[in-house]
Amino acid sequence: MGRLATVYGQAVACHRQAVRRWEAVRRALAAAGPVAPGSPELVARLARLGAELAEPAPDAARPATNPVPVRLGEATTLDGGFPVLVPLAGGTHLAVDADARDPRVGELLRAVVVRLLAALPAGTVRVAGIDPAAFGAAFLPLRPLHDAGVLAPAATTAAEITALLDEAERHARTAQRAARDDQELLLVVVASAPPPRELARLAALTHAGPAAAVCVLFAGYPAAGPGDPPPPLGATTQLRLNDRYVLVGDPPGQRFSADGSGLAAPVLLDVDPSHATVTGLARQLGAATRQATAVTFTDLLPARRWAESSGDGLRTVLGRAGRQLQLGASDAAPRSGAAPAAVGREPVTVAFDDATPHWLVGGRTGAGKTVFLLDVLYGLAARYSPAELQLYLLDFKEGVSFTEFVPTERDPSWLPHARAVGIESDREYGVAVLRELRAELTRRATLLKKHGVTKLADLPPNARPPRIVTVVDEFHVLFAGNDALARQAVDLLEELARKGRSYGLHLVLASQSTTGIEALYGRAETIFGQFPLRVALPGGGGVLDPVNDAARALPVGTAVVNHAGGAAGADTEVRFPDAHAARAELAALRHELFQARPAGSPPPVVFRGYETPRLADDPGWAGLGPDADPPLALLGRTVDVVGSGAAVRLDPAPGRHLAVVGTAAAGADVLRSATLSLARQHAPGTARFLLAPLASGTTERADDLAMTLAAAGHPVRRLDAPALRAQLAELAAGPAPEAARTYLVVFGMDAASGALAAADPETFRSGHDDLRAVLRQGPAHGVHLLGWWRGLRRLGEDLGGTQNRDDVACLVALNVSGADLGLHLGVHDLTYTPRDGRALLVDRHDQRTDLIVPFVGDGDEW
Ligand SMILES: Nc1ncnc2c1ncn2[C@@H]1O[C@H](COP(=O)(O)OP(=O)(O)OP(=O)(O)O)[C@@H](O)[C@H]1O
Repeated sequence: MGRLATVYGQAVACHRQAVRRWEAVRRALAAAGPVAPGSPELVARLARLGAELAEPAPDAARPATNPVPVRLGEATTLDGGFPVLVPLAGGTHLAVDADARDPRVGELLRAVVVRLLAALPAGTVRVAGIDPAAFGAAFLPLRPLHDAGVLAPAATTAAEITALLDEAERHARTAQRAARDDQELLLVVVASAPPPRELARLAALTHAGPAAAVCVLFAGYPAAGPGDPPPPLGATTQLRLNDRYVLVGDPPGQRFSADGSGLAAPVLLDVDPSHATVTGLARQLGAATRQATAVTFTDLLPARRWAESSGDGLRTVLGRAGRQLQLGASDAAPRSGAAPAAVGREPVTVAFDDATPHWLVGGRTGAGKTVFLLDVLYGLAARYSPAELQLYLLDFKEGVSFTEFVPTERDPSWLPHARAVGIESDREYGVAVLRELRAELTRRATLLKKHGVTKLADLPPNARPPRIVTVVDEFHVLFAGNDALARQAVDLLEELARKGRSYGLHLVLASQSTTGIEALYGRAETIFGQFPLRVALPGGGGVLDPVNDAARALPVGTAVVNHAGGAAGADTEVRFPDAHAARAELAALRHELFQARPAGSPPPVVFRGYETPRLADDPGWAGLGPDADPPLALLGRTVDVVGSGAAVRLDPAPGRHLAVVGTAAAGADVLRSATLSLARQHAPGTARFLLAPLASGTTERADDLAMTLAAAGHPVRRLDAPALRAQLAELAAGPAPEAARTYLVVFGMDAASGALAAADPETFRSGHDDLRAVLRQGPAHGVHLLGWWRGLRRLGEDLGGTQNRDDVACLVALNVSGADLGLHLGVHDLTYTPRDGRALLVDRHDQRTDLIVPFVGDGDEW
């Protein structure tokens, strides 16, 4: 009795704290009274209790390496009972000779798991179960812990047990190497013994010592008998079950007995923890773990801004490894054969360097592609100064992906790294950007040659240009159509992908789908072969190898990052923060970087596909002044990287006239912009404007234009069809003596065909003869025609056949088909798809064909 009393005293003194904390849980739950599990009141009480439990206890500072006292049951003596506690974790383990098919053992395992989890700080323990004998039945009552992400689904098959042991051994090795204070404890709960090989691996884990941060609860550990003895266990308290009681062996380091016989009193094991206990604990742990492992935007940012060099590549943190916890979410379960789902905290870093020069990103719409790209772009922009990194950002969809990087009325700041930003871009704009990048490639090749090196990384730092990252969102649009433009895009992309690595030009291609890109047929492998880094967002498994299903059932906010071109087995699951939810932080960072921009750095050139430019806002308009030689007719903005003005010069060469073609009402706007810009380049009285509104609905426009011109001091005359006919005859006869310049502006030239067709009874000349004479000789005398034809056929007829097509050298095509236009111009590979707000500007003398966004006029110009 005396010896028992001593043991009891020691045990109580040693384990008082654990009891106190466990009792706190019990009291709180008892106090909950009839409150239903899961009710808000119970949750609130448990939250308070959680806060209490979360305070680090002195003996639990390093739960992985310090043993924790855990109660098993009650020892019975003639005088009554006392609690029996044994050390667990900190390199100590527990073994029972019966497995969990004996209900008492199952209850014991569950009680010990719950107590260990309750006694240690939330988020420091992960539990993995093994149960080949009963398909994991022993763990079913602990299901809430599984939903909380603390307990992995039990390994029951040989493959799952092997995978779990691989993971446990990896965990042990990593923990031993890292020796971190906040090392997570892996609690391996064996409900029934696995086959001998796996048994030996489990036994080895019990010898790994405290630094391995593994604790094994081993039920069904075979008793020594005839034949091969079971592998010996290290630092393990062994329990032996008899009919009613359990006999507790000496715990490691705290012997109950001098002779190794263990506790001298039989013990009645504790029963199952109640469902309310398990649920309450799971809620606490789930919330705490989610909070501890949540990825925030701040996690992506470096300690110091612009402190990194891009010499050998660009790197940024994308998020943290592992999958975010989802309470009750079935997709938190690991795929078969995979290691237990882990909610990691390790930051995941990605790079643009020799190994992963380009990235391919896939994800269905709404999968978080924009958020992912924003995370990457802000992460890079915070690490590298604009002298180290430049960005070209191209978005082909209707959306707002990159709008926050460009100045707006509400926020005039911009991201100083951004050089060109395309929002709702046209394919032509995309090709223009790729062309600009290819030109940069050539410039860099020359630079490298000059320094006698072959890679950007080998240039001396003071001669090294910034790395350029080009992001193309919804890039498949670029290749839609299988036309000449798509072929150009493929050629450019292939060259950039192949050579970009050495020259510091990096591509990120993001898309909902990489299949069905016709223009890539046959070249997809060569091109995408240059994209070793694959990022699969939910629904984006297409960027991985067809047999790699790592991206199956990914939740939003997670991605699979694969460094091996999508090959199975090279996947890291990563959680990235929701940039949309961190608007204020993003804006603060952008403003900080904007303030730090180098003096004189220009804003990015922005192409907004949806925007209609106004003549009055155009820098070219503001720069116009009288006596320009030759005068320019401003028409709109070219769809190119720098957003240059689209204009034609009206010099004295034959054919310097403008034909606007198509039925779209925008034709009148184009004539108006051209006329007003020309008028601005003449002092009052030095040019006259002859306006002929022949097409229906144009009279008002012409009147309005006439008033504006007259107000600016220019002589203006209105012409109807017969007057036009007469005027052409006059102009064809020779230059007008009273005006240096004559601009004949005809709204609906085709409407004059009847009047022009008739021949003069005296001279036998038709109006068409006069028109053709004016087209050829007019410019030399300062006479230029600005005409709007509503069809190509009429234009051809008025010119007298395609052989005379050079008589009008400048053409703005609106809604005319690309094929008809090609025929009219005699150009066989012309690519033009008519659409609202776009036109094709052709200048035959300059051999220029540009997609333009024509100006719209709103009367505000003067
Ligand atoms: N890491 C994340 N965590 C939580 N929610 C996220 C995360 N990333 C994205 N989301 C949410 O998913 C939704 C879609 O995100 P996002 O706009 O980036 O998708 P997308 O793939 O660009 O869609 P679309 O192609 O249709 O524009 C948003 O409501 C966003 O808040």
